[in-house]
Formats: sequence, structure tokens, C-alpha cells
Amino acid sequence: MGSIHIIMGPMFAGKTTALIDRVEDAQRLGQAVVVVKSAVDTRYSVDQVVTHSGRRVPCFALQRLGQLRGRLGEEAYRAVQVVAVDEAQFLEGLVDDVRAAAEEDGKTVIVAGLNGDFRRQRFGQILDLVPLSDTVKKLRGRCKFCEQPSLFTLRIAASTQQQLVGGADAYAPVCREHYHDLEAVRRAVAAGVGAAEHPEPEAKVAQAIAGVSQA
Ligand SMILES: Nc1ncnc2c1ncn2[C@@H]1O[C@H](COP(=O)(O)OP(=O)(O)O)[C@@H](O)[C@H]1O
Ligand SMILES: Cc1cn([C@H]2C[C@H](O)[C@@H](COP(=O)(O)O)O2)c(=O)[nH]c1=O
Repeated sequence: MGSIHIIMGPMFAGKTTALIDRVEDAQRLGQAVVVVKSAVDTRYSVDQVVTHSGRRVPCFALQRLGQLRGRLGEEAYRAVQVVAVDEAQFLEGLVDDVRAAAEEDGKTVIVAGLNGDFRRQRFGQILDLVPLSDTVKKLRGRCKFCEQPSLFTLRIAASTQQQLVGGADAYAPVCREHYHDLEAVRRAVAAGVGAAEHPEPEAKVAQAIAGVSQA
């Protein structure tokens, strides 16, 4: 029987760093490890998991974890002991595939992903994995605007669709207070308040953020 371990948190909290640490620990112990990420994530590389600070490991980029067996072949898949999964919020069928990998195929599955989207809403199926998991680690980073821990991800780009692949160009890690203040600006701009004076919503939020930075 395998096991399920979750690493979650907002962007820039160190989720991918922690995942790579666990991959390297397992490799040092001589375990056979495979790294998988969602093919949606083309941000820094199409075939590597990459941290915001530039650490990277090779990976399979898939729509869903269940495709791994087909990509590796039956014999190679059977030999795998540890499966490390990044950007789990984007993977289809996450709960079914992770449960099957752990409980039917005997793998140790380590799953890293966002605890919520920029609206602090459920994102993909990672929260549904919690009741099935052995361990859950919630990471925090540093707020972009103060010394407090970051709990949430603020979107600074104009798009309001849930899925928007990006890094520091489109998102900032924030504490509760700065999320509360700056998300209110983002919502107001998205609703058209002040749109006449500020036709570019992104610019308006960026202005607010610059104001906070200087404060
Ligand atoms: N606002 C930021 N912009 C770019 N890089 C950042 C920012 N905040 C932190 N980092 C760097 O990102 C690293 C964490 O990256 P990573 O493990 O990829 O995080 P996550 O997977 O949680 O997004 C930190 O150790 C730090 O070096
Ligand atoms: C908050 C939020 C994030 N995303 C995207 C942006 C990035 O491509 C990934 C998260 O990457 P990280 O490894 O955690 O830094 O998710 C999104 O599409 N929608 C959102 O609301």
C-alpha cells in the first residue's frame, strides 16, 4: 500500500522547492522517483518542474496523472516507488488518479499545488484530496508589501478567468491585510469603477500596489 502527501499554499510559498527537496531525499535513499506536472504549466519549461528561484528537475507534463503508466510503459511504471506531482490544481481527475496510484499501485504520491485561486476559491481537486491523505503541509511565504507571512495570492493582471498561467508578472504573495485591501481594488476595477479615469484595470491595480510599496 502506498501513501499520499500534500504540500499546499499560495504562490511563491516554496511548494515546488519543498517538492524537489523530497524528490532528492528519495533519490538519495535509492528510491525510483518520477516527477509529473500539469501540461498546462508552460511558464518556465515544458518538460521540467522549475521553482521561482530557478531550481529544476526533469518531469513528464501530462493532462492527468493516470497517463503516466502509458507514458512509461507497464514495466517501468511498476518499478516506480515515488511519484511527485506539481501544479496539481490543473490536473484533471486528480482524486481518482492519486488514490489509484497510492492504493492500487502502491506508490508514495507527493502532491504540490495551490490551496486556492486568486479569489480564495477552490481550485481543481487538491482540497478534495485532504480526506484521503497521510500528511498535509501548508506553506506560507512572505507578503510582498510587509513582513507578515503570505497566506494568499493576489492577481495583479487584469484577467478574471480562474486559470491564468504566470509568475511575478501576474501575481503577488500577500498577507491577510494586504489581500483584503488590494483585492477590493481589483474587484472595483473589474466592476468598472473608475474605468473612465483608468481604462487599464491592470494599471489601476498596479498603481495601488505601487502606493502600498511606497507606504
Ligand atoms: N514575489 C516573488 N517573485 C519571484 N520569486 C519569489 C517571490 N517570492 C519568493 N520568491 C522566490 O521563490 C522561491 C519559492 O519558489 P517556489 O518553490 O517555486 O514556490 P511555489 O511553488 O510555492 O510558487 C522562494 O524561495 C524565493 O526565492
Ligand atoms: C492564484 C492563481 C494561480 N494560477 C496559476 C499561476 C501559476 O501558473 C500557477 C501557480 O504556480 P506556483 O507554482 O504555485 O507559483 O497557477 C492560476 O491559474 N489562477 C489563480 O487564481
